[in-house]
Formats: sequence, C-alpha cells, structure tokens
Amino acid sequence: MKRKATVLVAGSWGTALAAVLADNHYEVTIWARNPVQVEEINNKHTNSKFLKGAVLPDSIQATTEIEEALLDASIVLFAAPSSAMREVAKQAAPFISPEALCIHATKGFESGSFKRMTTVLAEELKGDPNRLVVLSGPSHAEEVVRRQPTTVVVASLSQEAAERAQDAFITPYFRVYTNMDVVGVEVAGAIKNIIALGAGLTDGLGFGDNAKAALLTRGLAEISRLGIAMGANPLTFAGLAGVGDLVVTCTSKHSRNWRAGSMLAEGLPLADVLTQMGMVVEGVRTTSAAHELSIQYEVEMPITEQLYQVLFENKPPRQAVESLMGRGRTHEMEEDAGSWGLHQS
Ligand SMILES: NC(=O)c1ccc[n+]([C@@H]2O[C@H](COP(=O)([O-])OP(=O)(O)OC[C@H]3O[C@@H](n4cnc5c(N)ncnc54)[C@H](O)[C@@H]3O)[C@@H](O)[C@H]2O)c1
Ligand SMILES: O=P(O)(O)OC[C@H](O)CO
Repeated sequence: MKRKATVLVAGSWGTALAAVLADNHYEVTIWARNPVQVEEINNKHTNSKFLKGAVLPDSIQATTEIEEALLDASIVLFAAPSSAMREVAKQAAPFISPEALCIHATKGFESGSFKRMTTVLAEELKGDPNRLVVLSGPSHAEEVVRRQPTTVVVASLSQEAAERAQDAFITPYFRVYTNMDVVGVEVAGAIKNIIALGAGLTDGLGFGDNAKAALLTRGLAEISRLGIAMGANPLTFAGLAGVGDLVVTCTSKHSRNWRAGSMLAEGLPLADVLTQMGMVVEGVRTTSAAHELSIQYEVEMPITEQLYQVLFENKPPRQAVESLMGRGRTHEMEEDAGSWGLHQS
C-alpha cells in the first residue's frame, strides 16, 4: 500500500500528529469540516485556532471531502473528541480500505453508552478488530508540533498492528512504545482528565504541592482500581499511559483540563468555562462516564465522585476538598488490595 496517512479532524492533536507522520515521510491529508481551516492549512501551513504560532510541514494537505481524504490511505488516524468519534467513524467507514491500520488518539468514553473508543470504532468500521490501535501517553500537541522530545504508547490486540503503528509514528523526537493492554491504555488516558480537572481546582484554590501530590497518587489508585475491574493489566498504570500522562496533565501549562479546573475554582460556572476554553475539555464528560462506570463495576472513586458533585451538582470546590480530606480512616493499601488480587482467600 502507499505510504499515505489520513488524519480525521483538524483539532490540535490531529494536526500535531499529522506533522509527526509527515516528518516520517507519509503523504498526509487532514479531513476537516471547516473550509476556512482547510484553506489555511493548504495555503499558510498553519492551524492558528488550534496550534497558535506553529508552522506545519508544507507537504500536509487538507480537504473537507472525507472520501477524497481517505483515498489510498494505509494509515487512518482518528483524533476527534470522544463526543464526535462515532459520528466521524460512521462517515469515514465506507471509504476506509480493509487493509488500512486504524489508530485513534482520543481520551474519553462515549457519552451514554460509556464505551471505550476502540469499541466504538470496532462497531462502526467492521473488518478485523485486530487492525485497531490506541495511541496515548504524556503528550501535549503544543510541544509535539515543535518537535520537543515526547514518548507515547500504542496498544492493540495485535502485536503486529501495534508495531505497524510504532513504525508509522516513531521519529527522533517522538518515541513510541508498544503495549498489548488496550483496556488499560484507554481507561488511563480517559480518567487522567478527571484528575487534571482536580489538580486545576486545588491549584486554583491556592493549595500547594502537597495537595497536588496527594491528588496524583490517590488519583492513580482510583484509575487503576477502575481499570483493573474492567480487565486492564495493573502494570499499564505504572507506565506512560498511567503515571506518565497524570504527571504531564496535572502539571503542564498546556493542559486544557487543568485550566478548566482552575477556572472552576475561581467560581466561573461550568458553561462559561467551556465557552472560554473553546477547545475540548474531555474531563467533564469523562467525570460523568466514570461516575456511572464506578457504580457499574462497584469500585470506589472518591475523587471522581467529588468532581461529579462540583461539576453537576454545584458543590463548592472547597467543600469537595474538605469531603475528600474528611473521609473515613483507611489503610493506604486496603482499598486497592482486592482489585490488585492481593486479598488472602
Ligand atoms: N490536544 C492535545 O494535546 C491532546 C493530546 C493527547 C490527546 N488528546 C485528545 O485528542 C482528542 C481531541 O482533542 P484536541 O485537543 O485535538 O481537541 P480540539 O478542541 O483542539 O479540536 C477538536 C476538533 O474536533 C473537531 N470536531 C468536533 N466535532 C466534530 C465532528 N462531529 N465532526 C468533525 N470534526 C469535529 C473540531 O472542529 C476541532 O477541529 C481528545 O480526546 C483529547 O483528549 C489531545
Ligand atoms: O490538555 P489536556 O488536559 O486535554 O491533556 C492533553 C493530553 O491528554 C496530555 O497527554
């Protein structure tokens, strides 16, 4: 097949990953709905709304026509927000070659069904589910597009598919590891957005590094607990998709979720926060999904529960922190022993 890659949607992440593929000598076409954005990418080689100040490789083309975008593609990269994944996959499905490798780089669950993104893609794309791959890990588009050293993980049910994805993306500044734990990588990538909202919130309230470290560590416990209940490999949470992504998203100035959390702490209503952000803040929908999943899988997720109350039940952020600090006394490992298979029978 031709060394041609198609990137579905021209947000910040899709555009940055398109640049990585172009650096790796792929002929890249980005599909976007907005003709103004398409014209800007084709003529000025920029995508200023989503990646301010960044210049893209000249070779990247964009189009509003999805069929044209997907013609001859051996790699199809889905970088839509989770809310749009099914709609985008439905539109693309008729034009994707059965041999093409389908990779997604989205961090979230589908609203309502709470399905993972590879499940949504498997339902919409038909064909061999072994050709589906998730790309995740600590990676802000703003740094990737400036070719700053970044590491990610690609996970698939098929080692061969994961290695094909590794080969497509690996460059001197973008190091790609393979992993076989699709569930763990997807759950970690989605739930870290909730913890990042929490980190923005505690920073916005004026709390310090101790609070941030607590949130990160107990957040990782919560992510692992849900992930393991859903069938993930515990070790994934100690890797790039787990602790790696938590660190970047809770500490980086680029984090949308962190910024949204800090605005909430200032007292801005959620609707105003989302309008001001102008970019996707996955943590909000993910909080709702994780709240349901924690009930479904009967796992305790206290940080998610408090975030849920702040976002959807108007609980003041300071009270949410007080609720977390005032929980019943417990042994550090007690809550997690069961999910890690450590209870004596
Ligand atoms: N930005 C990052 O640094 C980054 C890094 C890793 C993962 N991600 C993940 O990538 C996904 C996308 O995030 P982003 O930051 O690129 O978002 P973004 O807000 O920058 O861009 C979203 C894009 O999706 C397009 N879009 C929305 N609905 C659509 C639809 N129905 N049809 C076609 N296009 C549609 C918008 O027009 C926009 O171009 C999220 O799940 C996010 O968590 C982002
Ligand atoms: O900017 P955020 O908070 O959406 O995070 C983006 C990436 O997921 C970081 O790895």
